[in-house]
Amino acid sequence: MHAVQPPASAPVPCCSEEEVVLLVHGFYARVRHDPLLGPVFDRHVHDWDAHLAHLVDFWSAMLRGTRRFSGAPMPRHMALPGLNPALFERWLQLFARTTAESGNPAMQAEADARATLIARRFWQRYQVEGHDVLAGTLRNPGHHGEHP
Ligand code: HEM
Repeated sequence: MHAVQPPASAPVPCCSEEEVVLLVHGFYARVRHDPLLGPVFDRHVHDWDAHLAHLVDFWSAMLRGTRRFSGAPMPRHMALPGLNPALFERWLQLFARTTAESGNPAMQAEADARATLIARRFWQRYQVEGHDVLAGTLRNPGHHGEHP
């Protein structure tokens, strides 16, 4: 008997599931200790084990094409108060630092590209219908400096 082989056309994922787990856990360990991002997550994430498992599913879908993730990232982020360009920049910086340490250049490139694209979409939409717009408290929309 031969083991069942995936179809020849199946794309080869850039990374293993173990690498996704390491990426997600490493990244959120940084996030939790970060003076800018840490407090935001402290306020909104109450079950870190569940959050990490959820985000492993998300990145596994992004990078490996798995189908376990079910969630609503856009509305979740639109509902967060106080998002601004500095937070997104820091998020991307810590993410890039973590992917750079993965030792897997293909995963690094794919993950960084996805993250940058998604962050841009989140911020663009946030300026139109994010929590702070609806609350009338968004300051300096579109500003990309240190003090949004
Ligand atoms: C300023 C930058 C960001 C901050 C402060 C932030 C913060 C958060 C917080 C607090 C949650 C939990 C929300 C909740 O459970 O109600 C969350 C969930 C999540 N975040 Fe972010 N995030 C940021 C950027 C990003 C980016 C760039 C991505 C993807 C590339 C991302 C992916 C996700 C996903 C997939 C979830 C789970 C959504 C769901 O439950 O469906 N986040 N984020």
